[in-house]
Amino acid sequence: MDSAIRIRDLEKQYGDVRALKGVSLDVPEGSFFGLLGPNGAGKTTFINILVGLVKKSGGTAAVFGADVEDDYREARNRIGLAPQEFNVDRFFPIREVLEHKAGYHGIPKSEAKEKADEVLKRVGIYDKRDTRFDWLSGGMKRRFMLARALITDPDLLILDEPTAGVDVQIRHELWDTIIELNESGTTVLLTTHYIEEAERLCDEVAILDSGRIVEVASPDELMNRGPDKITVTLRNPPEEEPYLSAGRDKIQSVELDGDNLVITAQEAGLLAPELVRELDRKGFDIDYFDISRTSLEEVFVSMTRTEDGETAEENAEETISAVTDGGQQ
Ligand SMILES: Nc1ncnc2c1ncn2[C@@H]1O[C@H](COP(=O)(O)OP(=O)(O)OP(=O)(O)O)[C@@H](O)[C@H]1O
Repeated sequence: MDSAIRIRDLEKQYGDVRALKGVSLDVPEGSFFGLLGPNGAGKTTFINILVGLVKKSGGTAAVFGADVEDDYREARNRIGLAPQEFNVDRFFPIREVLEHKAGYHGIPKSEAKEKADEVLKRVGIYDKRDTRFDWLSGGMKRRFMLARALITDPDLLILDEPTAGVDVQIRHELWDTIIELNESGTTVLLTTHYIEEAERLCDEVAILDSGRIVEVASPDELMNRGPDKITVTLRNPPEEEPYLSAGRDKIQSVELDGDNLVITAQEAGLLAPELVRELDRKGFDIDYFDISRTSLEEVFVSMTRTEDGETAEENAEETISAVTDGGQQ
């Protein structure tokens, strides 16, 4: 499969801060790809380089084969960006804002009006078309950001925290719209702090930490790496933890907590039948059995926590002695 985004050895230095430290990444065409990382990891820098808002310090970045600097126009025209901050002209009705945006991208006036209506309908705020951005609710503002990103029919949709600050209902509606777009062939690059969002939506995620990619995998693959927890409530609990031979190589710990036997193990689903048989053989009556999988959030936290407990942001302040680009954006 061809790459929608192809990045090699990407570097960005802001003065003394090395925000990206040799990032290489391929985002397959048509995929729903998540870019996750703690505050200060370099996600916004990565996105801003793709859309030409930040100049890279080294390496290469291409969108559908077009270099983001040498073929800027071509690369930029393939991308629809919904940024985190509301950088919207607040004094015009939102339909006009969309028409201006379409005009800027070379869409003829007659077509721009139609296009504006179409995207407003798509995100569900057509009835607010004559309202100024400032007068929209928080959820409507997020929908508008998506509409604006869609005005040019992008092949790559970049969503930077697309559901920040919206309620659950609107988040789900936005998800449905984005899923539909992806299913109709649009590649989506998503950054989010809601790990559940990435878990639900993304085929694959890259974890960025302090300017480096630490992992690229599907949410499922990542969750399989963490241990699961089995809780067995026993009607006749023992005095102390029983020795369990079932799946010995998978079990990390066995603890007794009142009537509950809590077993931490890899691939608990595979271990469960054998475990039930063993407990039964040993004469235990099981009242309740539950398996909880490690969440993507737990895996994410364990992958992005530095050994000395520093946050990524503090870590990114790390200075280097090389000659800097003088703070160029
Ligand atoms: N214009 C700038 N000048 C100097 N340093 C900057 C600039 N923009 C970002 N940085 C630094 O680069 C690092 C990466 O920042 P970036 O905003 O890309 O991270 P992020 O992953 O998007 O964070 P967040 O999740 O908080 O939005 C941080 O240490 C940040 O302070």
